[in-house]
Amino acid sequence: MQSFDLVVIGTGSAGKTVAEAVRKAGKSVAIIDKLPFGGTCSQRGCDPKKVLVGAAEVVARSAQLVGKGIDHTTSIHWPDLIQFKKTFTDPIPENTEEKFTEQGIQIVHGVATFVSDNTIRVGDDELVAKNIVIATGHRPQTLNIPGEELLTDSTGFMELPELPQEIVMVGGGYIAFEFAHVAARAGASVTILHQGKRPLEGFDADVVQLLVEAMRALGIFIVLEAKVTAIEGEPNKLTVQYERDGANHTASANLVVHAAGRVADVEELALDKAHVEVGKKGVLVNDYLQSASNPIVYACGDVAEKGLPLTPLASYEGKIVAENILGGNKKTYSNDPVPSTVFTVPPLASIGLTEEQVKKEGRKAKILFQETADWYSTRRINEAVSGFKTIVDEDSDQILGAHLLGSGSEEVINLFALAMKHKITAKAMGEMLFAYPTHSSDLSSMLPD
Ligand SMILES: Cc1cc2nc3c(=O)[nH]c(=O)nc-3n(C[C@H](O)[C@H](O)[C@H](O)COP(=O)(O)OP(=O)(O)OC[C@H]3O[C@@H](n4cnc5c(N)ncnc54)[C@H](O)[C@@H]3O)c2cc1C
Ligand SMILES: NC(=O)c1ccc[n+]([C@@H]2O[C@H](COP(=O)([O-])OP(=O)(O)OC[C@H]3O[C@@H](n4cnc5c(N)ncnc54)[C@H](O)[C@@H]3O)[C@@H](O)[C@H]2O)c1
Repeated sequence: MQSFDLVVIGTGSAGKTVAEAVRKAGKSVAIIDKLPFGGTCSQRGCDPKKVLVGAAEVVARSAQLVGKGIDHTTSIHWPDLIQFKKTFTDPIPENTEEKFTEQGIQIVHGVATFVSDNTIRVGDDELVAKNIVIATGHRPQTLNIPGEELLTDSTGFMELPELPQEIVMVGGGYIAFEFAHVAARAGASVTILHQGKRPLEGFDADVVQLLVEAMRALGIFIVLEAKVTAIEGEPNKLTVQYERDGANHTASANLVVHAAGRVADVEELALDKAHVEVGKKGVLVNDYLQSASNPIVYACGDVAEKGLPLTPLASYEGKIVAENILGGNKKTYSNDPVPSTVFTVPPLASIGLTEEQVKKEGRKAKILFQETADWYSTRRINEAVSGFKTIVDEDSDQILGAHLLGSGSEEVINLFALAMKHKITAKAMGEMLFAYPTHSSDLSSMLPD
């Protein structure tokens, strides 16, 4: 049995952040992962996804400008794109391990399982620690439908050697929308089957509707209130069964992608052995991100019940946990608004409250919703759609929410985040001088009077 000040389970953005900070303070640290080191974002999530989206953007941009100075739509060569993606992802495990070793963090490969409040087993080894951090992330949720094993998850999608012709996405959230754009721009026929009344439920309904209309015009089928109930057939020749309007329907596909939500990856941890409680959204923690039922244990990143499952939050939560382990519980989790982007083409970016939430809270707010396809920034690239909704508090002039669709939104949303965090009023934002012509220079026209 080996003893450490800290054992971290998970080498993603959350686990890495805690391990490195605690080791820097001179403590003994071990870090465990069951998969190649480096976590989801860099190997199976954000980063490889955006490499694929980059290619989709080039196709979209060329298609938009055909007859306007560009003579043909360019195309994606899928195997080359996946090879290019691999130049980012392949080096991650070795680089991550090297960095840990240089810092004196002990590396452990395998599935971690609790055997008691302060002891973890990995294979035949036991590790005992003063503190244990659970940073095990999310996994695709089990749908409990016949033929579930025929689904390809997001990791599998980004490893496909060839892109099949007919693709069905099960679910209508981030993954379905992002992958639908990549696949459609790579020449596939794509159908999104979503069980809810509207897709991208956390985002502003009006702005999402603009995106949905543009996607339908592009030839992506979006079927709402369609609950997938079974998948049949064999790989490459699949039939998806779904219920809609009380009737059974089918869709044929060469590939069916799991885009139906992700849940805390805790099953293998045997949390009951450590008296760590877990709820629907993940490991239950207090404001210090410490397990409410076992004070030795902290949890951060996707697996913790607090916040949204996004990379910036995983690192932020990792920092909080490190500070609290090193200096005693002082640092609490802040619910500041976090910007988030769905990397469709064009992207949809959002921060803060939606109109629905503002109305529900009964706040007095000025709301401006506008389609902006005729604005210079959109016309210059002949993009089919763009628009925004901004929400400003009537009394304080603080920005409460911003919901942007269009090229550049993924960057402009960060200006809104800055304004909201530092309480810069809408008037002051409107007076800022930004370089012109840029997407940011549109910002002054995006705020209600
Ligand atoms: C396809 C996709 C695209 C995404 N795109 C974006 C994006 O554009 N922007 C964004 O902000 N977020 C994005 N996300 C979300 C983002 O990837 C996550 O929020 C982030 O990676 C979470 O980091 P984490 O450290 O909490 O967990 P992870 O990075 O998932 O790390 C958890 C690690 O724990 C390991 N583990 C689990 N159980 C055990 C065990 N019992 N024993 C040992 N090891 C274990 C896992 O193998 C894994 O390596 C995306 C996610 C996906 C799936
Ligand atoms: N750009 C980003 O930041 C980004 C990108 C990808 C993923 N992520 C993270 O990963 C998480 C998971 O992404 P996701 O897209 O899988 O989940 P999601 O929660 O965004 O969307 C899944 C949707 O699938 C629907 N669904 C569930 N079961 C279904 C069924 N049987 N039939 C039809 N529809 C069904 C659900 O109603 C839900 O709305 C996200 O919540 C996000 O935090 C972030």
